[in-house]
Amino acid sequence: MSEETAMRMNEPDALFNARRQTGPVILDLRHISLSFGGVKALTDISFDVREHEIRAIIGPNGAGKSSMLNVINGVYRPQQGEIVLRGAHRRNMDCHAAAKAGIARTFQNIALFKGMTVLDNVMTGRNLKMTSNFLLQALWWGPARREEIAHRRKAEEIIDFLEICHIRKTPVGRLPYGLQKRVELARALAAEPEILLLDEPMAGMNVEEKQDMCRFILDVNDQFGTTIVLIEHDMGVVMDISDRVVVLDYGRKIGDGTPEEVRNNQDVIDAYLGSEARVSEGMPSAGRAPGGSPEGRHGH
Ligand SMILES: Nc1ncnc2c1ncn2[C@@H]1O[C@H](COP(=O)(O)OP(=O)(O)OP(=O)(O)O)[C@@H](O)[C@H]1O
Repeated sequence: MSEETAMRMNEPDALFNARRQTGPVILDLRHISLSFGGVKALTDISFDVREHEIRAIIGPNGAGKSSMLNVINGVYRPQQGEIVLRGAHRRNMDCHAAAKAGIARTFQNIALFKGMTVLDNVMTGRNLKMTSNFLLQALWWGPARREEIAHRRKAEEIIDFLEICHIRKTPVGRLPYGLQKRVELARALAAEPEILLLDEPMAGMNVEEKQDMCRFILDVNDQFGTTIVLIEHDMGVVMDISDRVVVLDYGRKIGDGTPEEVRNNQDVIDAYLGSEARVSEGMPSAGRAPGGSPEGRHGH
């Protein structure tokens, strides 16, 4: 954990945001609409993501957040719209193309191989980077052997970075939930993504686990320069670590801007709390369920 990140976690928003440097737009979602039969999951959604940014997608349950991530990494194909990734225009993505283009993701429900060790799970994240053919790999011979050693070294580096060395040989199914979420992050990082999509990385975690995950996300962003798009229900976390926030409700975009702008957006306040309530310190506390269990802006 870098000292700088630890310090940032305790800084007031304004100072934190003033020090952030984000680059040009690398991902541009334009007029995305997606339906499942009669269900409109996304309606005419446009927003962009800047290089090195931490971009949050928030909204009440069923707002379309996971669908949006699935459009970005090619699991879902929108009926309308366009995706511009580093200037390349695409009608839609496919999973393989997204992975090749440097997009990795974690899932709302942990998707790891429970019987395999932490190290082996993280190694699966290196698959796309492996170039030697199956026969050489099976014989563990020549270039395949050197390649495997290099991949293993990279996996170990990431394991070290996320401070899970002590469990590297433990089968994932035996680990507590918070650590499994960290292993999932490690596997996504093993692909050395340029853009990392995190679907509720802190769901189901206690305060301490959330604090750890928050710091790891900031460190990944800091030290690897990874652009991060995350869905998160804990508004304290979102308001603290995001550069910009896009807000969805019933598949439509109702807000987009800095945490401060979104916090003061009346449509957002209404969607979370009902028109008479106010957002206090960016924290939803009632209304249509945002999910999660927010516990205060600097409470993670
Ligand atoms: N594969 C699918 N088939 C049919 N309907 C779907 C599918 N995926 C999502 N939907 C519908 O699309 C809408 C948006 O769902 P989505 O999961 O994207 O919302 P969300 O904001 O991620 O919700 P949550 O916070 O509960 O995860 C919902 O009405 C959902 O039922």
